[in-house]
Formats: sequence, C-alpha cells, structure tokens
Amino acid sequence: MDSSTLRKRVPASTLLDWKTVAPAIGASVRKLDPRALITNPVMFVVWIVAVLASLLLVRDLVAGAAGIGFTLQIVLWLWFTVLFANFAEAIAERRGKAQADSLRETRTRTKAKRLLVPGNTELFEMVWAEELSPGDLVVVEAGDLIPGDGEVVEGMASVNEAAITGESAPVIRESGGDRSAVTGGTTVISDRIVVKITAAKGSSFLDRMIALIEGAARQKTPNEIALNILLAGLSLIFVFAVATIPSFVAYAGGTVPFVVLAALFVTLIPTTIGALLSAIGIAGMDRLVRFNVLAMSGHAVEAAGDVDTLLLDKTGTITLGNRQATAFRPLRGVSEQELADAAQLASLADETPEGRSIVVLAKEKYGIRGRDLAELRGRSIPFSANTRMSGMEVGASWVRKGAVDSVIAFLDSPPVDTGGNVAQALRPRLGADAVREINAIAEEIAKAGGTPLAVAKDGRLLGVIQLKDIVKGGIRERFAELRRMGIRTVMITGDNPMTAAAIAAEAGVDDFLAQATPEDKLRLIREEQAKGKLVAMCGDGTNDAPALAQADVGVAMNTGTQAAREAGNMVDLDSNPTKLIEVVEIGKQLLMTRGALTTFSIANDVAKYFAILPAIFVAVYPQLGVLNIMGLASPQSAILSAIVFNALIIVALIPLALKGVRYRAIGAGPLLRRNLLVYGLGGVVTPFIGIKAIDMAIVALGLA
Ligand SMILES: Nc1ncnc2c1ncn2[C@@H]1O[C@H](COP(=O)(O)OP(=O)(O)OP(=O)(O)O)[C@@H](O)[C@H]1O
Ligand SMILES: [K+]
Ligand SMILES: [Mg+2]
Repeated sequence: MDSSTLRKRVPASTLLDWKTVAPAIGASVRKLDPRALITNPVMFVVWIVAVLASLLLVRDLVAGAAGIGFTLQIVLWLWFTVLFANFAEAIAERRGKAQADSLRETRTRTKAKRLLVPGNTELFEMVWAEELSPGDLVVVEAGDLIPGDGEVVEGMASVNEAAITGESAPVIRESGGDRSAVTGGTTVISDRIVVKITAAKGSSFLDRMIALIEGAARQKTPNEIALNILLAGLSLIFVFAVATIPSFVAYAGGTVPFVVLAALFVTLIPTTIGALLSAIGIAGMDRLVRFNVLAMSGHAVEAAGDVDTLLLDKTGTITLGNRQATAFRPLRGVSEQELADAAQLASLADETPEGRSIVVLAKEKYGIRGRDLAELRGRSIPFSANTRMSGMEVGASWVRKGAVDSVIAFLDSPPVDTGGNVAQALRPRLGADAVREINAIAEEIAKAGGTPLAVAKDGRLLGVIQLKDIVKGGIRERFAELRRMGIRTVMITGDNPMTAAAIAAEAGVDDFLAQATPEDKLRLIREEQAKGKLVAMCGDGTNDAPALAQADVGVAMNTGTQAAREAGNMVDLDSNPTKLIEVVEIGKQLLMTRGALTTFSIANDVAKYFAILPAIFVAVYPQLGVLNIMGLASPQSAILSAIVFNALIIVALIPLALKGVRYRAIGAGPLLRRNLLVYGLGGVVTPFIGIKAIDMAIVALGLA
C-alpha cells in the first residue's frame, strides 16, 4: 500500500482557478475589518499605518500639497500589503469551501423510523431527522439514509459511507463490537439495524466536518500564538528604530515625510510571515482532509509533526478486526460436539462479532441449533475488556469463555456469587494436566497469530476456540517507513503475549504490550509523555477511548465506536492506521513551512534594511553613497520599490504557503541546515534582486 492508494477526495484546486480567486478577492476586502485583523498583530499594525497614511493623503489633497503622486502610490501599496495578506488567508479557506458545499448537499432532509417500544422493530413512527434527540432508537433498513450519528445496538448491516469518505465500497456496521458507530447521512445498503442516536442536532459528525473544512472551527495553536507574539515584538522594535530616523535626518538639516517612514517601517517588520501564517495553518488542515483525515484541532496537526512514539491497538487497527471462530479444539476426553455445545451456550447472548461467529460455527459445522434464551432462563455474563471473559449461567450450571489465563484464574478462584456448590464442583477437575494441555493448544493457535479462547463449563476446562484475524495488507512496509521517519511503533492489545508476539512480528511493529487493560494503555501513554515524548495513538474501541484522549495525537478509526471517535483529536475516515505516515508528514510539512517562511521573512527584512537605507540617507549624508551598492535611482524610487517588493513577495509565496515545503526523511539536522541555506540565504538575496528590478521598472515607467 503506497501513498497513491490513499486517494485524495478532491483534486487540489490550482491557484489560477478563477472560481477560487474571484470570491477570495471579495473576501480579502471584507477581511479589512479591523475586528477580524486584530488577531494578526503584524497585519493590524500595517492596517493602522495604512489608515494614518490615507488620512495624511486626504489632508495633502485638501491642502493641494506637492508630491501627491508619490504619497498616493505609497498609500496604495500599504493597502495592497494588507489585502494580499487577507487574500492568502481567503485562498486557503476557499479550497475547503467547495468540499464543504458538497458535504452540505448530503445533509438533505431525512425521515427517520423512531421506535415506539424498545425491542419491537415493527412499531415505529415516522419523524424528521431533526426531531431526533440523543437516546432515541431508530430502525434503519436497506435503502434508508441513517438519520443521525449513533451506535448500532441491534443487528448488522452493510453501509455505504461514500457521503463522508468518498469511498463507495460498503463497510460493515454491527452491534456489540468495535465497529458499531454509524454516521448520519450514510446509507444502509443491506439488512436492518437498530441505531441509538448519540449526537444532538447541530453537533453531528457531518456538521463538525463542514465547520472544520470551512475553517470556522479553526483556532490558533499555541505555537502560532507564540510566533505571533514574537512577530509583534519584532515590529515593536522597528517602531523605535524607525522613530529615531527623523532626529538623525534633522541633525543633518533634512526632514523625512511620514509616508516614507511608514513605508520604511512596513518593509522592515516581518510582514511576509505575518501575512502567510494563517494560510499555512489552514492549508495544513486542508491537506489532511484531502487524505480523508479530519483534525479536530490545529494543535493535533502540529503535534503530529513531532511524534516520537505511535501506539496502536491490535484488533481492528492492525488487523482487519472481524475475529472469526474457525475451529473448536477440545481437550483429551472431551468431544468436539461437547465443546461446540458449551461454546455456543457461552456465546448465545454475546453480541460481539467474536461471539456471533462462534454461534455460526457451532451451527454450520456441528449442527448445533439455536437455543431460545428466554426459554433457558439463563443469566448472561457479557464480555468486558477487564474480565476478558463472557458466558452464561443457568441455575447452578455455568459456562465461561475468554482469554486463556483469565479462564484459568477464574477456575482457580470462583466468584462467591456463583454459589458454594460451584466452587465445590470445580476444584478437583482443574488438574495440572488440563492446564498444560490447554496451554499447549493455545500456544499453537497464538503462534500462528490466532486468538485462543478457553472454554470452561461447571468447573471443567473443555478446550479452546480458535479465532482468526488477518493483518491488514501492506502494513509492514508502512511501519518500516515510520521507522525511517524516526517513529517507534508499539502495539498494545488485550490479547495474550503469544498472539501479540506473532501479530507484532507479522506486522513489523517495534514493540508490543500484551494483556493490556484500558488503564494499562493509558498508563503507557502517560509514561512515554513523562519521558518528554510526543505520543500518537490509533485505536477503534471504547476501551481505547481514555488512551485516545490522553495521546497528543489521538487518531480514531472511523469504523470504531462512537466513544473512540469522540475521544480522539483526529478521525481517519478510511480507518487505516498507517495513514499516520501522511499525518506525520503533513504535520512536519506544516512546521517546516512555517519555519522556512519565518526564516525567509526575517532574512528578507534584514536585507531590505541594507538595500534601502543608504539610498534614503544619501541625500542628507552623501558619505553613505559608497554603501549604496544597489545604485537605486533615487531615495523615492528606493522606498517605493521596497514597499512594492514587500507586498508582491506575499503573493509570490502564497503557492508555497499552501503547498508546503517538501518533507524528506533525511533527518532533522540535515533538513534544518538545508532549509536555513535555502530560505535564509534566499531571503537575503531576493530583496536585492527584486528591489533593483522594481526600481528599474519604476524609473522606466516614470513613477518616481
Ligand atoms: N466476546 C468475547 N468473549 C470472551 N472473551 C473475549 C471476547 N472477545 C475478546 N475476548 C478476550 O479478551 C481479550 C481482550 O479483548 P479486547 O477486544 O478487549 O482486546 P483489546 O484490548 O481491544 O485489544 P485489541 O483490540 O488490540 O486486540 C481478547 O484477547 C480475548 O482473549
Ligand atoms: K516586511
Ligand atoms: Mg480493540
């Protein structure tokens, strides 16, 4: 599976696309509103300078002062500077807009079949989807749109999720297991399910997705805020630097007009990065969406760029997740029929995919017919990630199935509530031989990557159910790629160490943790974080939810449970854990782009200082003539070329801000050196060339 199989939902629109550019121009003007600009300190300062310069222009016009043409040009370019910055942001926002519009179309008015009596799928009322509230049960049949986000509580169906994933291959959604979440706006294509609505109106997955893509939900990340403060600080220094200039000039008997100071100031402050910062952030989120990953916060995207450790759960994340029973392996002295019968009884009320597959195997291979639960008058013991067992109790008789060590431990210390008679009955039967034999069978299954489930009935070990799960295709190469990027992969699973080891070896993870409870998963993340590591976690189950919430980057599989999807700060619509490679690359690209353009911007400003100051001062201090290596035509053309260059460089860098600096897995050190060279040196050199060229053009056009 190379990155080309990760299909991009919408082709990246080109910058020359008029449909993108035209509305962005309108938005740039609307964004001149100072209330919107205030979050961008550098641009806000430019805005203030532009307003002051405009007022002076009006005053000069009224007074009929000389040299209006020059002032007018400076004022115009000051406004262009702000407009170009707004344009960069608007273009970045536009790119998600088309996609949000197409998502909105899927949000048509839907009718829902709301159950009147829980448990009876025949009795329902028709209501509008908007009328549903969390807790409502709806029945959804083949051909129906799922009316809202929720959890499948009954049945199994294949669902077409193309509306949100862009992928029309049907996916299975079923109750009980880790594939129970359904999304409003997707379509059931076969069978019938009962869905318990979980999302309130207006906060559905689709709504959140639209808000995210449009950038409405975007908040500045701590890094962005820090950078903004730094840039504001730099601007403040230049306020003082520029404010002292008039006194130097006055000393030599000259004066400097305000517009010249204003233009000088704006060319010296870090306007380039100030203008592009927001666009860089939006483009990062947008790039993720193209890879079918929804990031709930920009912070998660940034953290992804620095991830050290990736934790993944096994079933459903590394493996396909439909662990199917494939064989019954009885102990000596137990018939396959007897084991199959007990296994079936233990699974009758087990709504997990594992449980259902056991009932199916017992029926298909051993002809064991379904028993009526109600008739049995049994008490079902549901599966939990903590006990790692499930089963049934009928009177004094009982069956359990589950992780081998859990079942053995259970036999060793029966819970008091099952009654003293049970405790009496079992002790003598749990011989060392049986334990040895069951471990041998379990080992054989586990070594092949299967999950062994021990079955015990009335204190007696009967044998093992073999569950088979398949490692997702192409995962090995992708983990190798993560290793090259310097990321350690760790599989954490509730399964036994031997199965874990086999799957870990097959998938090619660096390390694994077996028999992990949800608390263990959480603890492992905290430990890594305490060592100063940034941790990403991919998971799908409700038992992964605490870990997903704790991780710096929590990627929930879209196929997972609602709890997992809400706990993480990213959702992968394709449920492909190796997508983390793209997520990390996009994160790194975002950080690098921001770093590169900051370097470029500051190098640029420093260079401009040396390019234009001699030209401005040469009139009052002729000795500075030797420094005027650029040979700019006049102080006026020097200042005009500088402000024009300063504004145009923003537009010139928009494509780079949106596309991002290319990431290569060559290690942090060499990468930093390379970027410093390209963007630092480039930042120093470009103004000299650019300003000289513009100066020549200005002279040729007779503008100054
Ligand atoms: N329906 C079930 N009934 C009894 N035991 C089960 C059932 N499903 C799983 N088990 C046992 O419980 C163990 C833990 O399962 P669980 O699904 O909680 O693992 P997990 O922590 O999610 O790990 P992963 O999903 O990565 O494999 C399994 O390895 C298996 O031995
Ligand atoms: K500048
Ligand atoms: Mg799981």
